[in-house]
Amino acid sequence: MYDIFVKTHFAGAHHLRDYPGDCEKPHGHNWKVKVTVRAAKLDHLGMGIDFTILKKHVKEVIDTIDHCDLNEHEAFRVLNPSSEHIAQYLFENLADKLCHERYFLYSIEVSETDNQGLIYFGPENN
Ligand SMILES: Nc1nc2c(c(=O)[nH]1)N=C([C@H](O)[C@H](O)COP(=O)(O)OP(=O)(O)OP(=O)(O)O)CN2
Ligand SMILES: [Zn+2]
Repeated sequence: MYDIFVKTHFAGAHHLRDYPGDCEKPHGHNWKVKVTVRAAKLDHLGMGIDFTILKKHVKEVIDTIDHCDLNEHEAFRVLNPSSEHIAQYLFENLADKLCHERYFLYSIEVSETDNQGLIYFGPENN
């Protein structure tokens, strides 16, 4: 089993609706993102998934939220743009692109800083 990952980041503004504190006010983060694909086998090159292909898919989805006011993004008009919901959005938009007989999307890690973040493994019945 191979867990193959790429790391990236994006910048954005957000505010957490109904949050009992300062995070209800508009502010920004440079979120860090780690995308992990799990492969059971390798191809003839010895790769589970080529980093180049993985980075291309990740960039396509990250670009949809980079330098945005996340509260204005259609995905977060109702849903609060917490790091958890951002991870969920990324997972939902990457899962099909990263579904292959040799590998599948395993997890998305989203961190606001080096010291706080979360890892999303997809819906419970996945
Ligand atoms: N589980 C989550 N908790 C919090 C989230 C989140 O997405 N998931 N987000 C926030 C806010 O975005 C906030 O920006 C971060 O809060 P906080 O750590 O309190 O920010 P500070 O920079 O003020 O923290 P200090 O470490 O005290 O400087 C909140 N929680
Ligand atoms: Zn925040």
